[in-house]
Amino acid sequence: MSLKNFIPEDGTLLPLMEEFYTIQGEGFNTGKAAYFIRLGGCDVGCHWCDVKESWDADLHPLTPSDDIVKNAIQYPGKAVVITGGEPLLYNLDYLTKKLKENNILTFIETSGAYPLSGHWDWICLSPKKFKAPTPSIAQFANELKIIVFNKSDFAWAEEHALLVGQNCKLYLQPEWSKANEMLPLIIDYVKNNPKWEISLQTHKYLNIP
Ligand SMILES: C[S@@+](CC[C@H](N)C(=O)[O-])C[C@H]1O[C@@H](n2cnc3c(N)ncnc32)[C@H](O)[C@@H]1O
Ligand SMILES: Nc1nc2[nH]cc(C(=O)O)c2c(=O)[nH]1
Ligand code: SF4
Ligand SMILES: [Mg+2]
Repeated sequence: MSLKNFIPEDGTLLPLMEEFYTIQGEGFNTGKAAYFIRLGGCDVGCHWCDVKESWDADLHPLTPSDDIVKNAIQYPGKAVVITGGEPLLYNLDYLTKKLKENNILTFIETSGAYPLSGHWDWICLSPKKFKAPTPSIAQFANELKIIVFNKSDFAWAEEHALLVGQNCKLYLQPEWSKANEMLPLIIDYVKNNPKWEISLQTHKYLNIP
């Protein structure tokens, strides 16, 4: 039996890979200071994933959510990005409730492959072909961020744009290793389909975490 089976379902302990204070690099909140909480564990299997070290939850220490909150509230930026790995593998109700009690804005980065839990100020849904999102999550997305690895991802993007709410922001973000090749296509696509906007991984250009 893997350690993962001992993670309590009440969300009071979570497998924490890393936490760091930086600038949100991607999507709608780009440029804002935020404390990142990266939870271990993901079985979606994106072959181009830029944080494969996160996949095995057993490698990341089970950490009290109360300790994570104590760390997060030390910083002047009052927003937290919960990411992973796939953070919705876990019940995030407790962690986000405690963050909000401390007047911290709660943002999530998720593939949507697991049901939504938690109390959120901003939900970034980044659906993956390798394990499609649970249908119920799209309506709650504030931002749909499609990673463009090849041409077929434009059709995948449009498929998901039909599922999100009217006010959901729509982003096309180049897969990092294919950015030079795909950016000209993304630029053309956005010029012809201006409901979409470009999102870049600006932290990678800035050389910050
Ligand atoms: C590492 S994932 C963790 C959160 C969640 N598992 C997800 O995929 O949304 C954080 C964000 O990085 C994006 N991402 C991961 N690898 C990428 C890559 N090689 N190029 C561009 N974006 C990438 C994901 O699509 C997601 O929006
Ligand atoms: N600066 C910065 N912004 C980010 N936005 C989403 C990230 C993620 O890995 O979820 C990320 C990240 O790893 N670093
Ligand atoms: S869902 Fe997110 S963490 Fe999981 S493999 Fe894909 S990009 Fe990586
Ligand atoms: Mg990242």
